[in-house]
Amino acid sequence: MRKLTDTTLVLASHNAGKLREISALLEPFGKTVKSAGDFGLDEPEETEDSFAGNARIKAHYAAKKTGLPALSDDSGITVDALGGAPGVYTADWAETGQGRDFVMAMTRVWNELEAAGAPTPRSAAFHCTLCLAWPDGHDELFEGIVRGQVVWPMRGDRGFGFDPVFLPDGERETFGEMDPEMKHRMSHRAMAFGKFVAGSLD
Ligand SMILES: O=P(O)(O)OP(=O)(O)OP(=O)(O)OC[C@H]1O[C@@H](n2cnc3c(O)ncnc32)[C@H](O)[C@@H]1O
Ligand SMILES: [Mg+2]
Repeated sequence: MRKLTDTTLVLASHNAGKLREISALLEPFGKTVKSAGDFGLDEPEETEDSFAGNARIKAHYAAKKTGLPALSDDSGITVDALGGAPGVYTADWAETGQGRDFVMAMTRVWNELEAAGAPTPRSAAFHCTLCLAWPDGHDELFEGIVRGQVVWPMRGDRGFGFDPVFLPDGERETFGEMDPEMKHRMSHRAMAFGKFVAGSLD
């Protein structure tokens, strides 16, 4: 596995919640972190039907444009009783045409579970694939999954996206209620990040 020797790394994401979390996770490693926004990069179309495929699109796009190694994150929530939806389409379910509305997207998930008469607990998982890509076209992938259930009503305003309706297995607080430090110890993103550290930084 190729190591990340450069001191500057581009975070190839436009999501403020992800940027906050990944920057916090990267803090101890002494890298200079820039974001796609710092370079005025636009968002490439996420045309693949897998987390890995879309993570690769985003990381390679940013690496080519900036000439620096780039780390992307493709993630989403899969709900078992909905056949794994919204999955790679999690952000699309929030799209209104004028930005994103996650209350709408979470309500849709809950309504579909109710309509399906899904038994409780309504098991689900958050997935995260990180892709580290270099300007020469090389890349490495790191995956993390956390299992839990979809709960209703929404609880907490500390996270982003689907956090208020996701209760991780064995916990009493949703990702929306949880201290961010705690989320960093168990989240799909933290799991994938741990593999990135072990493979590329250590
Ligand atoms: O593609 P980038 O620019 O990174 O940002 P995005 O928001 O479009 O990200 P994705 O394409 O990966 O879509 C995944 C969606 O899944 C949701 N999601 C991912 N991780 C999450 C987390 O830790 N907590 C809550 N929601 C999360 C979040 O709302 C994202 O918008
Ligand atoms: Mg996206």
